[in-house]
Amino acid sequence: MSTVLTIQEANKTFFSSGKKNQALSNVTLEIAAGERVALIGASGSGKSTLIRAISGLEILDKNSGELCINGRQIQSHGQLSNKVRQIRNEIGIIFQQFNLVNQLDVMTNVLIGICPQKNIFEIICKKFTLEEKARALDALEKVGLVDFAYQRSSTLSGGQQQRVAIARALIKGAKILLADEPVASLDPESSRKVMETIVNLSQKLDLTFLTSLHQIPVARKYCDRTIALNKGTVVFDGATKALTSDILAELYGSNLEDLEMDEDFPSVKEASISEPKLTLVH
Ligand SMILES: Nc1ncnc2c1ncn2[C@@H]1O[C@H](COP(=O)(O)OP(=O)(O)OP(=O)(O)O)[C@@H](O)[C@H]1O
Repeated sequence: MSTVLTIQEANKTFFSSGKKNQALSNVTLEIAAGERVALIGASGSGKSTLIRAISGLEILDKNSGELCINGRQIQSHGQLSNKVRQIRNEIGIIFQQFNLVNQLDVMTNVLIGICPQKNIFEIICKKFTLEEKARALDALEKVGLVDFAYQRSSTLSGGQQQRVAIARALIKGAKILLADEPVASLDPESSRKVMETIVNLSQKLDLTFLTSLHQIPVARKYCDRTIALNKGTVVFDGATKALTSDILAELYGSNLEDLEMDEDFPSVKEASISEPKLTLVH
């Protein structure tokens, strides 16, 4: 399998109110094409910072190494590449709050995905070519929402809106989908549909998926690999099925109970954990 994402010694320090906060510490990892990877860890462990760094939205410290997508540098030693905009086209990002424009229809929201090539006037006036519209419909077909193309996005359910956000990532030809807690605000049934859509896309299109998650059962069900962060350091990187209650208890302490979901997903306690093969990284 070819490597699509390489991160070498990512460090990120924030300074606020005179205090130093090491959000990422020597994070080194590689992700191959088509992998589905969950990024877990307690609140404040650095998950969003890592996702933002990969998308070039957060500049790492100078003592960091390279961060590359398909062999092309997004940033290196605390400096963004001057090709960052181009490389960003290979990445789609979705967030907990779907970031759609409610007043626009679904199709136009998808077309916003190719907006770097358009000016704001062209978007508002919906000046898109037939070829671009066909691409939008194709992306909507892939997420099972082609019948909703001309409906206002605000009329869609949360799960459907998240799938529109995925279609917006697909239209620009993204081969990597980054997600920051994509199902955190969804009910179990909508979460299931969103995650099944992603699994389907990763299998059909070899789409690589890296997502921060608070729900461990979702990671167990849909992600083959899990990376766990504790205070900015990778403390586990391996097969999701190798995650044990001990590791989770170390990560989440007494908050572990809060990560349980309803019966649609196996709970941490109920999940069968057989012969764990640990890859503990210190
Ligand atoms: N812009 C910022 N300025 C100052 N500190 C920040 C900034 N962004 C993040 N941090 C700090 O960096 C650390 C990691 O934050 P991050 O948001 O990456 O954690 P997280 O694991 O995504 O948390 P959550 O699960 O709550 O979203 C936290 O201590 C946070 O307060």
